[in-house]
Amino acid sequence: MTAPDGSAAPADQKRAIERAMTHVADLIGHGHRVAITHGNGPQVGNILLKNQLTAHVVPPVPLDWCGAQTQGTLGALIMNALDPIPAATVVTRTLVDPGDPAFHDPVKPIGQYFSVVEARRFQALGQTWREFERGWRRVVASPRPVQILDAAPAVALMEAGYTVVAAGGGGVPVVRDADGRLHGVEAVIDKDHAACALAQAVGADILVIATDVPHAIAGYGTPEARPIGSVTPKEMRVLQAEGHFASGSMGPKVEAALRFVEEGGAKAVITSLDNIAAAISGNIGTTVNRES
Ligand SMILES: NC(=O)OP(=O)(O)O
Repeated sequence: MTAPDGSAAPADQKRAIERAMTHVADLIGHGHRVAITHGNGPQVGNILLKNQLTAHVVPPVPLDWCGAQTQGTLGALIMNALDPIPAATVVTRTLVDPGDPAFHDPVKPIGQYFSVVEARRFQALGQTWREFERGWRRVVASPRPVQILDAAPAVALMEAGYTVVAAGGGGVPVVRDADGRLHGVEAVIDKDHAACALAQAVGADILVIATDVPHAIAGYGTPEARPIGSVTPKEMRVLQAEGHFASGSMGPKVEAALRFVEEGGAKAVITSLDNIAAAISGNIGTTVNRES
């Protein structure tokens, strides 16, 4: 069921998480140690809308607070869905560089579509809004993750036998001041780039990016469209350079998979949720394999 703001109702979100976690439980049942991360776009959109509707009554919360809140909510739902498998959620901060060029060119759309009148009102408050096909939407910086700051507790929990939920929504974006103090920033870190950074930080052998489709597609939307199976990083870089992967969808997944393998990971898989257990043992989905 869809609410009037276009988002899924809590019961439907819970059901989707339960469905996803049956596949993760399958992996754990086969003896794999798992760190889970997730997006949070719809949930942050929900908080932003409440911010806007209630700003005259309660102070709106900043974007890094929205990220932290959604990590808690989604982490709790994931842990319930995995029960009785021992699981723990780490509220995770991701360090970003205040000099990242993304802060000068905000491109990540967040929240709902609004009319130009409302967009102008928020622009006057200092926010960046852009016009899309369906209306006006706020855009924020999407800087690259520099470091998953809370990787150490995630690793300790994994070593103690917990399945860990971490870096949800790309992690709570923080920068370090000149005086060494950390503070949150108005940004959204791409979840796929953060997944790569988390996988590296916990020493994962395999990065699995679960999505709606079983494969990345070369020539998407053309008569030559073909699913991409097992590839080397070099072959995938060629396809990437030919422009096969859209920036807002498959692009970051492909880049995250490539970086993971190029920087020492054994393999990275992009596939649909129901394939993830099979993807670990075989070459199912789009698999970037380290060259031997
Ligand atoms: N952080 C992030 O990329 O999440 P969504 O894809 O859910 O917006």
